[in-house]
Amino acid sequence: TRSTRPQRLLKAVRKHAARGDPQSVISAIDHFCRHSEWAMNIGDEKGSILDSVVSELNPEKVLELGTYCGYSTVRIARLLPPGARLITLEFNAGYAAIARQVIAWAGLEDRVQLVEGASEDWIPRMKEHFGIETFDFVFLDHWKDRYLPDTKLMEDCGLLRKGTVLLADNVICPGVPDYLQYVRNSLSYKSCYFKSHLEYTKAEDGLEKSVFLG
Ligand SMILES: O=C(NCCc1nnc(-c2ccc3[nH]cnc3c2)[nH]1)c1cc(-c2ccc(F)cc2)cc(O)c1O
Ligand SMILES: [Mg+2]
Repeated sequence: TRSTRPQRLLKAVRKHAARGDPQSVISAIDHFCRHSEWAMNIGDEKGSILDSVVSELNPEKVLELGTYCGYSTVRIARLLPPGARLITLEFNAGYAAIARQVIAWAGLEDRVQLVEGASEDWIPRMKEHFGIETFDFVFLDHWKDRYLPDTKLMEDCGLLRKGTVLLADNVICPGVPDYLQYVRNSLSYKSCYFKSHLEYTKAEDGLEKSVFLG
């Protein structure tokens, strides 16, 4: 049967990127998405904003919601010190299978743990299953109607501490109005918007950075 877009994206990584070289994996995926087939990776423009937030924070414990093909997983993990840990949740088994291979091609599997399943099932199990106390950084890039309930769930599970940074993709396109209203009006968050564009297009999109105040 016909291959899937993530399978074709992985093929492009294997063809054009060097094993163990995360930057070449990032460039290969961006080239594929610009010149062959659009795919819902954060992309190079918003990806640079992600890089600057991660580099400034230097997080030890990172949670990513929504792995897809592992593009942002590679962007984040390549900036982490070897002792740091990134747990990434993916709901779709097909996406997870591709992401594992992209992460391995980049040579970053030692600091990434990809977990398959629903965020609402795994967030309550982070402490007992992964020995995580709290996260330093959370990247939200999964189903847009899950951003708000999962943020409240992370609060309730005590996974956020004073200073934890949440960075949310797609706050304009496809848009997460309920999440934006919450983090911008809650006294528990200091929030700011980074205006950008939907990956590989001229449409507006942006990232919302929200610091949990405890
Ligand atoms: O849907 C998106 N991303 C979500 C994928 C995902 N990958 N994994 C999950 C997951 C993971 C654990 C989960 N637990 C419960 N639900 C879960 C869903 N969700 C998305 C869509 C667009 C987009 C924009 C304009 C268009 F015209 C069409 C599309 C752009 C983006 O940057 C996105 O991130
Ligand atoms: Mg996204």
